[in-house]
Amino acid sequence: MLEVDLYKRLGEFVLDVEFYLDNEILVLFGPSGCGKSTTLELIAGLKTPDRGKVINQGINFFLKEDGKVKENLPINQRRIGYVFQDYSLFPHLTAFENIAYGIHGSDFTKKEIQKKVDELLTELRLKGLANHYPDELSGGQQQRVAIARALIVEPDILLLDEPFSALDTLVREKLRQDLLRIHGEFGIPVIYVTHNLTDVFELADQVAIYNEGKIEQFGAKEEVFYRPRTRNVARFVESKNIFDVVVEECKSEIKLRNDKFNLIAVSNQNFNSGEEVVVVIRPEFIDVLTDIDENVNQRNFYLGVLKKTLSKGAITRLFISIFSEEDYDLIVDTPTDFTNEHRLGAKIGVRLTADYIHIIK
Ligand SMILES: Nc1ncnc2c1ncn2[C@@H]1O[C@H](COP(=O)(O)OP(=O)(O)OP(=O)(O)O)[C@@H](O)[C@H]1O
Repeated sequence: MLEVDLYKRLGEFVLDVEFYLDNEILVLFGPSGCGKSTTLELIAGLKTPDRGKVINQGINFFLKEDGKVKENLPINQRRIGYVFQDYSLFPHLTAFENIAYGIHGSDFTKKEIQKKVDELLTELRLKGLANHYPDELSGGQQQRVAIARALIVEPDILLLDEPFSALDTLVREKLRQDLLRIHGEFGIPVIYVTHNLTDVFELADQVAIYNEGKIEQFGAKEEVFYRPRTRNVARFVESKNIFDVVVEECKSEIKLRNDKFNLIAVSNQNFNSGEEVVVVIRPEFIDVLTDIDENVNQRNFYLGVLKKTLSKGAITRLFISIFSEEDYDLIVDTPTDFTNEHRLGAKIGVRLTADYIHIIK
């Protein structure tokens, strides 16, 4: 287990975070400048915490107690693999030499090094590119070389700082699969910094939502996506439909209202009548009804007007106005259907499922 408890002041900025991680992939996600990269640098030993601890599998990397530094292992003794956004390959070395550089000066024989590099070249789909220089490789290939170089030391932890952000969507997709496979084989804690929500969806076992130097929510990805604890977290994970409401009644069902609409939700939390809460409804959990019977008074059913659409490939995002004339107030993701395209200005029915209405106290 990796135990991390860090406090670091950098000018005006203060990082104060604590978490534990098993051999899982933790994704650090949050706005720019909130301390994600600094967290990696402190774990790796590139920066020194003002206080706290970094302990991996019982080995103290850093420990400061009672104002005294009791341990501060140098970077090269922490057995950490570190991958950066800009690949950081040596331009004058081939792919083979870049990968082998990780164990440069070690006791391995030439034959052992050859074997290790060959295995990693295969693992990272780089066979045949061993003698290429970085400027003869694509971005995705360069990043795979960088990952191989990080792995050749057989690290106990792998840290990746926005590793795929310079790459296009398809290459990114494949590299995510590579990373998941590598993680399955190495079985070590992986910490991955990103601004990309798809990375979180596809890679994370655990997610830490960062905000202004603190972790606003830490948990399994389904917790963070479907049960955000704060309005900020809901916003960061693009819940999109976030409304202030008042609890009218809380029995087996919860009746909620504001000055524009009523809603019925279910929750295992208890609320008081009159309590002000926030409801969050993800766009993919709203049903669009094409067969509209305006007279039917179904629960959580609303009739609106389609204001705008946005194609996201197999998904189309609909912007629907229900409560205000001019602007949209509900965002719904629906499967793209070319045979039945939504017309702007058309009437559109939506239904919110009580189970998918999340309430934040
Ligand atoms: N040496 C320094 N002196 C003063 N402030 C610093 C220093 N290094 C970093 N900071 C500040 O610390 C904060 C956190 O930076 P960090 O790079 O960790 O954020 P981040 O979440 O990784 O951002 P991004 O997603 O943009 O990379 C920023 O506000 C940054 O300006």
